[in-house]
Amino acid sequence: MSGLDLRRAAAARALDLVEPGMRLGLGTGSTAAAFVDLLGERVRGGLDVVGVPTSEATRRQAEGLGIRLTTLDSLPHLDLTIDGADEVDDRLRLIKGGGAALLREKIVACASDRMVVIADAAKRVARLGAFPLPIEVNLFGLAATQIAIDEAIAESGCTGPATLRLAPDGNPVMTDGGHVILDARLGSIPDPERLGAALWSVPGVVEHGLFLGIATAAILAADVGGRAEVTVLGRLA
Ligand SMILES: O=C[C@H](O)[C@H](O)[C@H](O)COP(=O)(O)O
Repeated sequence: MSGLDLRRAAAARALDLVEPGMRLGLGTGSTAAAFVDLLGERVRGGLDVVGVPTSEATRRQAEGLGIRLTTLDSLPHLDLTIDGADEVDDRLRLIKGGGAALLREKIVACASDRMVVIADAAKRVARLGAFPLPIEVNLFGLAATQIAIDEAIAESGCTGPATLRLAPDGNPVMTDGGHVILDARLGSIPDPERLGAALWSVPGVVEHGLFLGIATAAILAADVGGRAEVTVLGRLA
């Protein structure tokens, strides 16, 4: 099966969780996009839901599909957020932000009663860190912030460089919030809670991609003998 087939299988299982009238957080990335596509089909069939997108890309996609959208300012409490992840461990701790959407994703997920991750089962890891940890930072004083981030990484028992994420044109990737991203190539994060707290103590850090104690379940799809086998971590209800 292709990666897209697996992403669609996980997305389809998440769609079973959606009930009429639900207030949904709509995630960002290729797996979340598969969910939004399927949700759009249900909306065209008459399903009444309202969504808060976690990125301008998801907003454009959802608008194009006719999904009714709002904001957290109008609707500060959501029932369910469906979103992807770059890594997920067995305690449902995540690394997110591969697509530079981590700030709005974390805000929306934390405004939701439930956050359900959908992903290819290859995203499941024994320990977080092989995927570079995205850290969203303010451009002002970037060099000083980078030094403080390096110190926070070292104090947290981690090692590895945090490098500015560049777009193909060589310019820094700018997030929807107008910030830049440093990707920390740590390899392994022995104590995610300790690293997360240390990064938050750095003044120029806006947010980081460690989602700790936020996800309530993960729906993971694997290719088993040419068929998609879905595994659920945590509780979907
Ligand atoms: O910033 C992007 C988000 O955190 C995505 O949910 C994450 O990168 C996973 O994306 P994908 O489903 O495309 O692997």
